[in-house]
Amino acid sequence: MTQTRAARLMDGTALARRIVEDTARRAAELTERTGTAPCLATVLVGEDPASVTYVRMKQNRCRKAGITSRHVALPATTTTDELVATLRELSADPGVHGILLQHPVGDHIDERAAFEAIAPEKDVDGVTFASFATMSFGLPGFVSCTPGGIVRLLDEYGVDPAGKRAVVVGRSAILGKPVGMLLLARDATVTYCHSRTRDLSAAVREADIVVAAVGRPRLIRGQDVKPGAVVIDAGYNPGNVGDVDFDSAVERASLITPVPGGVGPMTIATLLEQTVTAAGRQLGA
Ligand SMILES: Nc1nc(=O)c2c([nH]1)NC[C@@H]1CN(c3ccc(C(=O)N[C@@H](CCC(=O)O)C(=O)O)cc3)C=[N+]21
Repeated sequence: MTQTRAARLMDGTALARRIVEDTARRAAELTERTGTAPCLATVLVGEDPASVTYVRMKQNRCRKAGITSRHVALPATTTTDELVATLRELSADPGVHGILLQHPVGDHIDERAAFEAIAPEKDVDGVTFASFATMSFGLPGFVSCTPGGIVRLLDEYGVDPAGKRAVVVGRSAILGKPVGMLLLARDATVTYCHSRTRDLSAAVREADIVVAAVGRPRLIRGQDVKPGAVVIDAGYNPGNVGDVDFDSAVERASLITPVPGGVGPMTIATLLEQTVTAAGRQLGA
């Protein structure tokens, strides 16, 4: 029998707590100095139960950090034009410092057009073309929250992407694509895999860093994890199930994120942190 040793867990809950504490201190200081608390606008189209829950989590976390949130709930029948108009109003409203449009918005809406109606200086969720460009070039700007949280976790655990083979499974606009760009900006050799990839297992087996971000429960199995690889599970599926088969992957990886308690809390911490940064700039502080 071969002896196996389980991976170390990357504790997103603990790191996120420290980031949120620091963010709360910055928010309090800003409020004291300017008389205005940072404000995040959350926009939700429709009433998908999972989306309602995620948005509520973000609002609760804002409240605890001294960030005001303003919620805009729109009916599922909202058109692209109506959503764009709402986002333009929030973009022009000096009382709002950051804007989050919860994804997904429904198939009849042009989500890209909606994202582009968010003013870049308020794009604390990192979803606009402007933010994608700064992420891709490794320039300062707002990062997509889950990708930004992932890179922060890698830093915290001493994983330097430079020269490593990173395999990103998934290519969505606010998760797969930008996380690959952030890793490329950190000098990783990045491969994107997606629904048309012919041999996913073969690609994953080459990876020093695997980022699973497709929304397919337990797609990535331990047998495809290179021994010693770093495994990041960014999948969110119903029932808090990730894209990685944790029990088998933990036996091969050197570091692995749990679900829950890994990438999820880091996503929200990044959102709050960027909201306070945006507010600071807009309030001239
Ligand atoms: N514009 C936009 N930006 C997003 O960042 C965005 C989005 N749309 N749409 C939906 C996904 C999903 N998402 C999560 C955030 C936190 C947890 C999270 O904190 N999860 C906890 C578990 C939560 C629980 O206990 O129920 C954890 O993993 O430990 C999960 C998922 C952000 N998203």
